Amino acid sequence: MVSEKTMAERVLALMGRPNNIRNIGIIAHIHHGKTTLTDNLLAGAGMLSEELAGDAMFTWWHEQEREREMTIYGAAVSMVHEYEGDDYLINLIDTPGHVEFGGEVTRAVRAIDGAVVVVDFVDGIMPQTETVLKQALREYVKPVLFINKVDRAIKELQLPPNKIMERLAEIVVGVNDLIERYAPEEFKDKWKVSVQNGTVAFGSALHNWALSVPYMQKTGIGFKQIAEIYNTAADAKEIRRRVWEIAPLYRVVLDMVVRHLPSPKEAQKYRVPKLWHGDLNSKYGKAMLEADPNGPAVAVVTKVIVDKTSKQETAIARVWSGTIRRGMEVWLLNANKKVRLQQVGVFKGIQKIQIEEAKAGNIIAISGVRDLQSGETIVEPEPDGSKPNIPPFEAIKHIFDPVVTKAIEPKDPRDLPKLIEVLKLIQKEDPTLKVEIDQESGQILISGLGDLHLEIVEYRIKNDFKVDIITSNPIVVYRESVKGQAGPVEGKSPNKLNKFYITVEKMPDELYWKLREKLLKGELPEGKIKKMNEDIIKHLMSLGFTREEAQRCKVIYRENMFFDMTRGIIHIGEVIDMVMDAFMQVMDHGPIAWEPCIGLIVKLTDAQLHEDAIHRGPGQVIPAVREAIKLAMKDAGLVLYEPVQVILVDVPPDYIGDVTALINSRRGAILDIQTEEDRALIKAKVPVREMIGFTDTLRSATSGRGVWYLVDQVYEPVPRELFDQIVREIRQRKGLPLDADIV
Ligand SMILES: Nc1nc2c(ncn2[C@@H]2O[C@H](COP(=O)(O)OP(=O)(O)OP(=O)(O)O)[C@@H](O)[C@H]2O)c(=O)[nH]1
Repeated sequence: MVSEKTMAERVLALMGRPNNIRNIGIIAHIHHGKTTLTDNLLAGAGMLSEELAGDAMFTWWHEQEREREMTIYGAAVSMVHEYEGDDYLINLIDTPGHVEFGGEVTRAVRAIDGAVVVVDFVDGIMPQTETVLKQALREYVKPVLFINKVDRAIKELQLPPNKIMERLAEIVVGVNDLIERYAPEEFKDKWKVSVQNGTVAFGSALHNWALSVPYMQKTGIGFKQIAEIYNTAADAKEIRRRVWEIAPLYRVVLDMVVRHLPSPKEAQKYRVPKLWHGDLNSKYGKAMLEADPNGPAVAVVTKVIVDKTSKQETAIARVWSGTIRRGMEVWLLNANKKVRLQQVGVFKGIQKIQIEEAKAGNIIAISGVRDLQSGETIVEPEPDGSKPNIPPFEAIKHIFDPVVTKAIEPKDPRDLPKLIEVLKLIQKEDPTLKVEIDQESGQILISGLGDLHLEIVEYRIKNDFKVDIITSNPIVVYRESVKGQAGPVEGKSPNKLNKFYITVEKMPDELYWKLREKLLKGELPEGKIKKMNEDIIKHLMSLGFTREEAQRCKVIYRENMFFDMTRGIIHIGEVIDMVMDAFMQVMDHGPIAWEPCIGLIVKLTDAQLHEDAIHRGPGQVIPAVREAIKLAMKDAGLVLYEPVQVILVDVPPDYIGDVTALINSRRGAILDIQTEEDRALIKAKVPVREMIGFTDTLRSATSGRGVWYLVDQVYEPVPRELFDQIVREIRQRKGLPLDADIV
């Protein structure tokens, strides 16, 4: 009906109609067909030529993605879809399926309100289906389901229709189990998917068709006609042409998106209170709840893309309220600076078009601004130009910590500045990657979620940014903790004029998991608690602390807590900040081998301070407190934890024996084995130390037919017989004394 208008005009017109916008993502286990689906949706919505879809893989930006056949870097695309006589703007953020890139998924879900969960008909629900759906639900993203690759049921497996229906029903039940488990309480029922109400569609992204109950009812087209085409068509090309005429994928899937996924106006009402902890009655709170284009502008950056040739940075951001205009000055709340937005764009298909302004509810591309980080909150200044006094959006949390580190250096030392610049850029795109300079050795250390993650980073440095590098073997990151409790232990300052008394205890497991969850959700702050408030006290009390203890909590750092339990000590206020610094230093570098600590409760119970401030400076206080914490930890019984990955290995059943042997040889344990006709799913637990190179070994042990996925990551104590060896290795590497009890 509006075809005379150009696509760009249609996109621009829709940007001002938040009820007609859908910000969505496609989430799925690796290789379940997201990219193929995205291409076909784009093609259907007239953004790509139909011929290319499925082959061109337009969302594959990076060469190595093609090489590895995985989508690593999510891209943003937009399309226009007509539904019941009206236009809708669909902004789609592609998300990677491989869990080593889980950080990408987490960031992408922040920008979207709804998700199409893609499940492979044959594979069924796989580990990443669960991980990504969990992440989406945690951020209040509503799901609908698309069951893909149904063509295989018809052609390859030749299943009769009743078997196909049974299998579809099984997948729906499985997805609903996950929704029951992970959806927020108030949406557990409302968000269940159902074939009857049209929140489930199924089809073939490869052949470009889909069906849903509403579509079947509206058109009278059913599974019979589709099966008929498969049975009579000469080749895949003919199948595509004929199914396109009766049940084009984009129409069925995008109808489902428009009909069942929320507009920004609807979604922001319940998402803003969860993702932003400011005052909902302030002008910012009100404007965001309503996605009000006339309120103050607030936007959140969910991704930064760096062009490898021009090195220009483009930030993808979601506008939550107000109107972002080209050339406007804004505050970056985390970076704490004011910048001018040089260029603002939106997507038309995969192309960026420059625009003058974007209203609340839209996804935009900002270029020409340095220092924009993923997670940054952008706010319009107060009328007098000052920084608005509102909290930033909650930091974007990642479920897995980096556990593998490599030292990296340029082949040619003159490339060092270039390497540092490149690492900064890559880290901007991928904040799950950690880059540090080792204080002692001066080495550059990069840490990631596994050796595959780091391999991809190395590939980008060499091929995209053309810096030749040398890297060390991967090093595993351990954690230090204690078995029991100890103290008060005395720590004396070097001048012997100040004394601090410290107790240390292991955090009970239940408390640890609850604390971790609260940190992930952003309900408790990380770092020094600058201003204690009722909200923090309430959350601490729900962890089991008394009101008084809660009020005395000073720092929550790396999943450890510090409390000041002293009473009436004169001058304590002048040194407490240094005491907190000392606590954080030990949590960064524990006494066993300078690895980070977890799960500790550290309390300052008493102190004797010299009355003259000259004698109680940082040089006196910090070493005294550090020593007291380390000695107390030693008395409480030191424990070294190693990261352990729970993995799922997918192999033909003939290889169960080989894989079991492989896992046993790597200090692993088999947790579960499920066999189906032509595959076995082996769930196992393997220390990360033994996972290095696992992919290649698995491949050769299974003639290339085995793959594995990361399901979970936990820490477990290193076995007694390995403790000395591992501690020695780490200390040697770090140049620490080998024979000392503690370092
Ligand atoms: N038979 C069949 N194969 C499909 C279908 N959809 C996708 N595929 C194939 O499945 C493989 C993975 O498809 P992709 O679209 O790359 O999957 P993806 O989920 O984007 O994969 P990653 O980006 O690697 O996570 C490719 O070989 C596709 O050709 C389908 O409907 N039927």
